[in-house]
Amino acid sequence: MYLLIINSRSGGGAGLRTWHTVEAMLKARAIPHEALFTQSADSAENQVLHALARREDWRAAIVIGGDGTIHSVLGALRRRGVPLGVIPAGSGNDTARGFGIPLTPEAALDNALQDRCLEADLLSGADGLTLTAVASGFDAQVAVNVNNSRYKRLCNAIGAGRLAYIIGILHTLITFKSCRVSVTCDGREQTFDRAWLVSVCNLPSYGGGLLICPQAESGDGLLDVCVVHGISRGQLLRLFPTVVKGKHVALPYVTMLRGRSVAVHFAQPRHAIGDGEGLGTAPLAVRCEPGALRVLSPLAAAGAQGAAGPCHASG
Ligand SMILES: Nc1ncnc2c1ncn2[C@@H]1O[C@H](COP(=O)(O)OP(=O)(O)OP(=O)(O)O)[C@@H](O)[C@H]1O
Repeated sequence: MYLLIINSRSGGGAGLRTWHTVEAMLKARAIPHEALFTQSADSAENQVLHALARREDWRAAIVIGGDGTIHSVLGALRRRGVPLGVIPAGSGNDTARGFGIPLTPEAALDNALQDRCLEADLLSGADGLTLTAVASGFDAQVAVNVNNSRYKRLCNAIGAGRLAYIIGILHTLITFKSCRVSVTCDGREQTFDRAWLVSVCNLPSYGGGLLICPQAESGDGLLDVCVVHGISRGQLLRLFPTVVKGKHVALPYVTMLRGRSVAVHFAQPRHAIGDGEGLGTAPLAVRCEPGALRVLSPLAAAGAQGAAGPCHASG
């Protein structure tokens, strides 16, 4: 039995449209399934726990939504030990990207119905679990500004969701100030002046494919950290195009770290986001939980990262 978890609103309504496509395919192929429409990020975990408790024979929970929807159900899936399948229907879809999951519903469903799992690490902190990355500073502020803006609604209405983020970057660039940050990685503290952002990554990208930590691997038991510091606004603006291909890591004002636990303390309160969802402005302390979540991924067949194999002993 498969549990389909659907956020109708993800991707500006793509969640519902994708569900209609997937439902027709499941019926045509006589795949046993139950559909669960989650109402909000806050209530999703309990809804999913409740649904999973009703039977024992779940083969997987398949999320139709974006990174935020996946984020909202991580605790429930880890607690019940149910593998995660993803049918991407968000605007960023960096979880799908990081696990090599196809972006079309047909191919993503095919992947979710295969019995091929990767054991992925999770980031664990005071605000719960995160799968892709916890970002703090400038890019978290961009996300907060865009989500609270009028231009996001306007851009979504004309089908130009990415334009909202370009406006958001420019808007944040004018108002955001860099400050000193202390980053403690596996107990070793380093301080950076004029720090713009600190990202702690489990997967290589966020923000719709920006390769902020290109070396990150979901199953290596380690977190990759990117610190951008000691530059002017103009230099920061020029850095963005290099992040598209992950070339920023070689620049002198970018420091990359790697470890099992990471604490980040900005001298002034700075926003943080996990899987694109707001985590507030408190200092961060996250650690890696190795292999805490099984993910249905084509990379498992390729043997690319982490421990891989069938999800169920019986196949
Ligand atoms: N399980 C859930 N059910 C309903 N609403 C949710 C759930 N989880 C999160 N949300 C809300 O729906 C919004 C959109 O969901 P989601 O983040 O999945 O899609 P997106 O923002 O379009 O894509 P992405 O995160 O991939 O960029 C979230 O920002 C959050 O406010």
